[in-house]
Amino acid sequence: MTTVTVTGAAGQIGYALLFRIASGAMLGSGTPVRLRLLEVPQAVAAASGVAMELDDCAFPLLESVDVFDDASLAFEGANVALLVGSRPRTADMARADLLAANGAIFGPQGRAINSAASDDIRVLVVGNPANTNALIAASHAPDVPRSRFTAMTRLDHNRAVSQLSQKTGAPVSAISRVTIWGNHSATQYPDVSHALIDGRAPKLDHAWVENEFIPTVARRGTAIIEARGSSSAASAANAAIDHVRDWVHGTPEGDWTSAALPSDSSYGVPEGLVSSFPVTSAGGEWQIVPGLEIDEFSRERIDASAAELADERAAVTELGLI
Ligand SMILES: NC(=O)c1ccc[n+]([C@@H]2O[C@H](COP(=O)([O-])OP(=O)(O)OC[C@H]3O[C@@H](n4cnc5c(N)ncnc54)[C@H](O)[C@@H]3O)[C@@H](O)[C@H]2O)c1
Ligand SMILES: O=C(O)C[C@H](O)C(=O)O
Repeated sequence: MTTVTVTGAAGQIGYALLFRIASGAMLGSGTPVRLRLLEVPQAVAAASGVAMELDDCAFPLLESVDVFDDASLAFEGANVALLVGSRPRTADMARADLLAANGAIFGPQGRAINSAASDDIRVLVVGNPANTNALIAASHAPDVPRSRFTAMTRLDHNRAVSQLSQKTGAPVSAISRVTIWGNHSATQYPDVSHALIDGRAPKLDHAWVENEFIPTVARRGTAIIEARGSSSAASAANAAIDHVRDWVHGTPEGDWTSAALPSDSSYGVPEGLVSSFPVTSAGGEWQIVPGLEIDEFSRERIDASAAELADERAAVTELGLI
């Protein structure tokens, strides 16, 4: 039995996520699930409607669904927490206001995880700015190992694999060793310098990588918002499922994926920043892939995204949020 807490449960991503968790897509067909949904008071009725629909699916693996507007109840006994609800940026909002508004959400949720969740809690932050929200939550949960707080760059990773597949004509299943470095923002660095297609390094046109591939992946979230009128939901939910499934069940032999984890100073990313790396998972633990050669082109981009994360950390430190 696994207890999964999902925040922002009445939102768009929540609606695309919860039914797949309940069907077994995230934890496997042998793992019964208890869902605990957290929403703000004004969205509890909507979340209860989603809970009614979950009941109506009669999922064999779904043991229970409960809805809360109190974080310390919602995280009680949680083994997995998906922090989706956040305060999105509006046009008139300064960055400090955005960080402060999210500090008011992720600080208390970190404290609730610290006091109420199970000892094996694994946290994935989806709500933006995801990396720094994860840093805030982790800093309010001193009894939980830092490595259990992660932020989602799997959607960027999947976007990168898809773009490479479309460019080369190779199926997605033939592509391995793609990496997203840094922040889930426009400064992220989608890196194909170690990518393999059918186990061999493809010959990619550097101009395409620099001028088309990288900007397309890094700005895909904005392109989706422009096209759909709201941010990616089903693909974000799918990426969250992929992230937790790989964390719990492991990554395939010979490949890696991307996830944002507290840095251990690997690849020159300052310690403690929640930054995306190439990662493998085994035994329920992420490991940063060691020893990759980093050329000058990659170095500049990894450093630029790490610098943005360091700025965000300085801003939340200044605001007293961590
Ligand atoms: N990391 C990624 O790759 C990625 C991708 C897509 C979207 N996102 C982000 O995910 C977040 C959610 O997106 P969405 O489309 O579902 O948004 P949405 O507005 O449809 O839903 C968000 C939900 O969160 C709830 N919420 C707000 N504050 C809360 C709190 N303190 N506790 C519990 N619930 C709370 C809201 O009531 C709302 O129902 C946004 O921040 C979005 O930018 C991240
Ligand atoms: O919500 C956003 O700003 C975009 C989202 O993070 C995405 O990458 O699709």
